[in-house]
Amino acid sequence: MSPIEGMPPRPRMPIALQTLGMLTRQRPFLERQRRRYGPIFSLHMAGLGRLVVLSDPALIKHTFMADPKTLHAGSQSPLRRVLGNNSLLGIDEEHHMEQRKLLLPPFQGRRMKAYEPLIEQIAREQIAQWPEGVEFATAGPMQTITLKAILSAVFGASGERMERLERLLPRWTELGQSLSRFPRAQKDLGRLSPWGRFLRLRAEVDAILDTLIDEARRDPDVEQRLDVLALMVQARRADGSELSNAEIRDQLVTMLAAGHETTAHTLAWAVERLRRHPDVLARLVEEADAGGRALREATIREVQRMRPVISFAGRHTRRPFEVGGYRLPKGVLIGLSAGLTHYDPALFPHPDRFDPDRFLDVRPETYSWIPFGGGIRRCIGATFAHMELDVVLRVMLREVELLPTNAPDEPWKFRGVAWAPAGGGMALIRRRTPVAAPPAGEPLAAAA
Ligand code: HEM
Repeated sequence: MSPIEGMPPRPRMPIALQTLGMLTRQRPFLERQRRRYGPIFSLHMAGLGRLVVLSDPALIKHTFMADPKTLHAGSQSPLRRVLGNNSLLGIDEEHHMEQRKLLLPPFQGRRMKAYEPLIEQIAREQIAQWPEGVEFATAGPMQTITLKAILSAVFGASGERMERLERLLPRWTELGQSLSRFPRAQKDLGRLSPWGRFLRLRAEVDAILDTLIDEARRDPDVEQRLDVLALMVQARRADGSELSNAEIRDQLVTMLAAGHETTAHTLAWAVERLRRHPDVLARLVEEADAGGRALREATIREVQRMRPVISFAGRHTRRPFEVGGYRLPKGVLIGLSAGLTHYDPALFPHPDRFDPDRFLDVRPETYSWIPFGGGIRRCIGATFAHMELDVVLRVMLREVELLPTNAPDEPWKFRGVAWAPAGGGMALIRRRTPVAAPPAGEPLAAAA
């Protein structure tokens, strides 16, 4: 059967209402459309234009595997100007493949073990400062952990430079997130204008990064170093040339922007879920004390299934693209919806039930479980993020008792890039009496 030319069906309601539905009650809104129209439908959103939503593993696979000349992910990204011309998130086709190939080696599974002690130390120091006996939002403290983790493991920063980057980068990413939504505000009208402030912050960050990069280039022992920056300095293109400082800087800030809030909000969701499921929590504590990790890994996957912080992976049609019986025109945004797919009862029975056992010793299906997107754009930091989630949760379970709650589930709230728990993942803790060090842990799964 030849495909239908044009867009899949869409709800007959004003654009403003569709936009509001997506921003305020995204999952129930999308569920309604799926019940009505099936696994492929369109929406029209203010600021984004026409959006085709997909939620079927076969359609998702077909789209993730499509020719990168037909579907772009970077060139239309609102983050492109904010993160820099070389940012992996803002480029496509050959340029993207070349940079991605150079950046992949540091993120391979076998390297992750080496980062664990660093992350564990950061988590210990930060969790030791959490207040006891009063409820507090974990999103902020988790962001402190994930920021420090990226600055040390990825940027190779320490001491005074680490402190300066810790001060500058959160301000820069926050401003960048808001400005990415308002292209007209991206004009330098002096240091008091938002874009002017943003550019000056970036210049300060760049100066510190240049120092770190130049030092790594001169370091005779650079081969022994573990941080991603040191590996980027040693990376060579097919013609033998090295990455420029500008390329390395853009990729470093991209990893920070893509990696620290996403991981922190996932941890905040883990706290939110576990306080409402004391049975799972008790089993996790027992497992952590005994040095195990299988249930913790399954729990991480279940948290990411139920609460994917990035609800869509996006692709833009650069030329007509056939999917699900339609031939979509050029210039359409396709949203591969983790939010909808993860709640499909045919893929995940009783999807509203928090049930880590569904992933116990079972690897998630590549095109049904998509919190990290997929294909040649799949999150480059997925294994790093999984390791970090695992280590931070392990330290938390061993150091503090997380007290259960009867409070209703925290609703979802959109925080610029990620969907976070509206209350910030409220925790109430008691310090535990130290338990004996567990036996050497099981090896970490190769990839999330
Ligand atoms: C729980 C944490 C994280 C989540 C949920 C997440 C999710 C995602 C998603 C959905 C994408 C888009 C994939 C696609 O379009 O198919 C992505 C891309 C990306 N992520 Fe992550 N991410 C996380 C952590 C990280 C970390 C820790 C880093 C780096 C240290 C990172 C770096 C990147 C980069 C560079 C890309 C662009 C890849 C490309 O376009 O080739 N992310 N991430």
